[in-house]
Amino acid sequence: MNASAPAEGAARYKSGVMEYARMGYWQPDYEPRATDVIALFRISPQDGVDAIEAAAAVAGESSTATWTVVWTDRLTAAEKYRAKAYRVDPVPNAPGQWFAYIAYDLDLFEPGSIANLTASIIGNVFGFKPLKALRLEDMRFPVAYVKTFDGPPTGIVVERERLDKFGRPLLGATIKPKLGLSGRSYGRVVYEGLKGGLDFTKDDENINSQPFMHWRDRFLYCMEAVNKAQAATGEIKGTYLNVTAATMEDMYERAEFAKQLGSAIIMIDLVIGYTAIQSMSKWCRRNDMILHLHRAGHGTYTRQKTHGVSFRVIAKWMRLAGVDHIHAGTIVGKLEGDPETTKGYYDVCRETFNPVHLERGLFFDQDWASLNAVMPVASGGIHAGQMHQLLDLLGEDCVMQFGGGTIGHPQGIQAGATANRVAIECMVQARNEGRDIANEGPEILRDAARWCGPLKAALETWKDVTFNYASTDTPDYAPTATASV
Ligand SMILES: O=C(COP(=O)(O)O)[C@H](O)[C@H](O)COP(=O)(O)O
Ligand SMILES: [Mg+2]
Repeated sequence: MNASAPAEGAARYKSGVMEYARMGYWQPDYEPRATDVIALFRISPQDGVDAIEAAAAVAGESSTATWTVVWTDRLTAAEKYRAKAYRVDPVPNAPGQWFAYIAYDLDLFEPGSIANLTASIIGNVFGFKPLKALRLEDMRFPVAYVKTFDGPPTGIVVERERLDKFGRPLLGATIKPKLGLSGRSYGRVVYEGLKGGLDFTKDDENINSQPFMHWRDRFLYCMEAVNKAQAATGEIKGTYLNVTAATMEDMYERAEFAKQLGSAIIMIDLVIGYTAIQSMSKWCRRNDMILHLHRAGHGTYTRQKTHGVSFRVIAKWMRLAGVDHIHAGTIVGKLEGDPETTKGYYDVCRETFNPVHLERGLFFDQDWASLNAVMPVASGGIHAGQMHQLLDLLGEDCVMQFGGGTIGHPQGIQAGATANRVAIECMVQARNEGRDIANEGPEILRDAARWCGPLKAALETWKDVTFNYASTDTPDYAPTATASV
């Protein structure tokens, strides 16, 4: 690889176009500072474009540069403000692709603003012509930056305390059909699911306030269902009331109404945008409300390996922005999810410190500086027959949501919920007794089904359902690899 050395003195400020590496955006000797933000990009340069020059260009375009030399750089502390590409590695088994490590000075970013961060890191640079494709794979945030965010308003520990539920994953269901039910019918589905044994039900991503069910009707019937299910079971129940709307004013109005009705939790969609998410997070913190985030839309830019943003980066941004729940994949369900890559997302949500773990796509040590943990949500095409795999792969601090896998039960919604509750309880018990649930799971479920008709019917109905398709977003490193920053 041939890269031009940085130009010095007057030569650096000669008018005209100069290679980004010469302008100082490539600094192979640079040691990232503990306070730097670091980004790892997968770059696919156009044919004939040198990888180091491409990395320098990404550093330039995502920080201070434009396409030509500007003398006004000299009015600034340009050396400090320039992002520095400091390392470029070929991607294993992927000719034409490179991992470029870029360090950014902390002062380039407004404290506590994902909007500001993303305007640099995934701003203009993604349309830059010398690159065929660009993907943001991972980021490392210094503690100094993490501390400028409030993080999740509730966190896993306090959520469990408020719900009085410990030692097992929480269970939920997305109400189906997604669209079309009236408020009264919708509330009935919520009641049946909660009464049957679920902890939560949830609005789907696209339920807001449509002609067939206005939001106030939905909130009223859902909270009536929650209250009746709580009275009937003696347990605390919740339903994620989706407050997603066209404006912040509408969202605040809906959130206030949810609070007035006694809801423990509200929901937003990722598509409302980073600023709106941070605003709702602050509202939840002020109002003792759990905040559920549905990630609908992320697949448009997270799924392809060569272009876009990895979901692990979105998960990091959302932990900073401050959500309590985030959909993070199921591995075994209907939607994209390589096992190791998905476990990496769960680590980002739940751990207090993420060490480098290349086979899970974690390229950096990340200290979360005591920010609350985010409860990952496993949802999308899962059913009771997979309970051993879900518990084994995803662990206990998560919500498992069975929409079709509750409401599609042949004996009805309550039976569907009971099947899931019995399946998780028998699996947790088996795990706690030291059994090898990954291998003995089907037998454990079959044994439990002998005295639980709903579980028996669920296992029978969905026994052949699997989604065995190749994942598109897979790890680049085999389990033995190690890395350093
Ligand atoms: O409606 C569902 C699941 O319904 P069902 O349980 O009937 O499949 C959710 O929108 C998906 O879980 C989103 O996917 P992800 O969680 O991956 O973002
Ligand atoms: Mg959905």
